[in-house]
Amino acid sequence: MSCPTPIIVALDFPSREAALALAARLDPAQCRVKVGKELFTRCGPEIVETLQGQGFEVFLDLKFHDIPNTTAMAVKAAAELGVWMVNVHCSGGLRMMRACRETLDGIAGRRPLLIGVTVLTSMEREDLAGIGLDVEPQQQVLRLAALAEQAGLDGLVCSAQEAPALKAAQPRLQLVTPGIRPAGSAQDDQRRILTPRQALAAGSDYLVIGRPISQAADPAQALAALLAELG
Ligand SMILES: O=C(O)c1cc(=O)[nH]c(=O)n1[C@@H]1O[C@H](COP(=O)(O)O)[C@@H](O)[C@H]1O
Repeated sequence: MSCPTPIIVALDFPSREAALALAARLDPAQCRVKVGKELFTRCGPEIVETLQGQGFEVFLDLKFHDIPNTTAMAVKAAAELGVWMVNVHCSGGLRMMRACRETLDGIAGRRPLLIGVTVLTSMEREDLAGIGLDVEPQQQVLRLAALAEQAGLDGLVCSAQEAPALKAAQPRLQLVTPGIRPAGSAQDDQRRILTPRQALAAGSDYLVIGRPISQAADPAQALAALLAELG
C-alpha cells in the first residue's frame, strides 16, 4: 500500500543501528524514508532491503551524476533493488537523463520514480556564482526543469520556494522538496527553505525532512506534530 502522506524522512545516520532505531519509531503508513549517501556508503543495499521489508517505501538518494551509460546502469541497479524513488543530477545533461529514462522503460514491473536534482537547497546566488553560474537559483532551476521534462523524468528535487514557478512552467513534474524547516527551527546548512505548511501551499508534492525529525528529542512526536500542522 502506498503511503498517503507527503513526508519523506531522511535517515541521515552513520550506522545501521541508528537508522533502524529511528525507523522503529516511524510508521510506514505515515511517512516514507530516504536513504542517502552517508547511510548507503556505510551499510550498502542491505539497509534498503531491510527498510522495505519493514513496509517502508524508500527514496534512494544517491544523486547519480556521471556519463549516460554509467548513470543509467546505476539507476537500473536501484530499480532492481525495488526502491520507490531514485534521483540523478539534472546537470548531467539531457542525454544522461534520457538514458536513465530509457533504461527504466525497458524494465518490466514496478519502476522507481526518476527524479532530477536541480539546484541544491543549500545553495544561494553567490554559491552559483562561485561555480561560474551568474544566475538566480530559480532561473537555473527552471532551465534544468525544462531539460528534465524533455528527458521524460517523473519529477524534480528543488526548493519549495521554486514550486509555484515550476508548477506553472512544468505542471507534469512532481516536486520533491528538501530544505523544509518548521518555524523557529535551525536552518543548519540549508539556504532556500520554507516551513512544511508553506511548502505544501506552494505546490510541493513531497517534503523531505531530516534533522527536524531525526535530531528531535522525540522523533515520533516531531513527525506527529508535522502531520498535524499539515492537517
Ligand atoms: O536530494 C535530496 O534529497 C536533497 C537535495 C537538496 O537539494 N537538498 C537536500 O537537502 N537534499 C537532502 O535532503 C535532506 C535534508 O535534510 P535536513 O536538512 O536535515 O532536513 C538531506 O538528506 C539532503 O541530502
